[in-house]
Amino acid sequence: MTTISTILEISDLTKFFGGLGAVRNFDLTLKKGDLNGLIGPNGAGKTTVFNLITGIYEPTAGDIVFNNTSIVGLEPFEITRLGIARTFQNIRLFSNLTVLDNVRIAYHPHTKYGMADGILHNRKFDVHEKELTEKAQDFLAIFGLENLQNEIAKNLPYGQQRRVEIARALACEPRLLLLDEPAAGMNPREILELMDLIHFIHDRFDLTILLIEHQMRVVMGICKYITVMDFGQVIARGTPKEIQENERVIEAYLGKGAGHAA
Ligand SMILES: Nc1ncnc2c1ncn2[C@@H]1O[C@H](COP(=O)(O)OP(=O)(O)OP(=O)(O)O)[C@@H](O)[C@H]1O
Repeated sequence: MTTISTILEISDLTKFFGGLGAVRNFDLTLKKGDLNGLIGPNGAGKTTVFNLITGIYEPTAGDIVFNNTSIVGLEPFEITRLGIARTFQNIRLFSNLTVLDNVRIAYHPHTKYGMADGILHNRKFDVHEKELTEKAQDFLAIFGLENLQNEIAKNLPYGQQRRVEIARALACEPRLLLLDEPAAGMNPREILELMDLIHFIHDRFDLTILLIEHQMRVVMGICKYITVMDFGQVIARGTPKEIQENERVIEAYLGKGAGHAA
């Protein structure tokens, strides 16, 4: 039952790819302000859940209700506009553009000039482009990236690229942020910085965050509540401590040779 504080309610979500049930009867509720984790062995169905929430795939069955509205069947850009943003397992920046342009692009759904203004390059266009640049610069400053604004994205160290990707996702002004393995490929120092960053944006932007992550240090360190999937289904839910002690979870990881579950 949806309550006022519920921001996301997923019920009975199922996705088949041919005969493969990648996600089956998946339920998840997020309350406003939650910072929760979604974990599970490789191929468990976690990214497919994100792809279903963000409209990349349509579910075979089930419902996804965001802020009391079903978002099933909407296009990804419509879902972004409603307030859901994400980052990807493999960073997806415009690698040949500057840091500033990567964030400016994210603001474009909010621009107020039309195509004609853009083609004619008139005053209205110039004023809005200037506003956009200033807004993006202010935004980069929040992330400590202002000195890197003119750097080409692909030339940045991995940890900084991830930071830019998260900044870009937040430039869409989401209420819900989905982070798909944000710590992948990071060194220990970058992981610590990432954990600080996630705490910071959670508070500063009044966000609800759902995080997929294989690095147990990150999941157990920052998530309040964790859902565990295996073979497309939920096998456990609980606090980090409960999950670490859950035999079914330990079995799911150890059974696949991934003994870093606890
Ligand atoms: N577009 C697709 N077509 C066919 N099968 C797919 C597709 N996307 C995902 N799958 C399959 O669905 C299952 C779940 O994949 P998914 O990527 O959601 O798992 P995951 O839990 O995110 O795994 P990982 O932790 O390795 O990223 C896998 O068996 C995968 O091969």
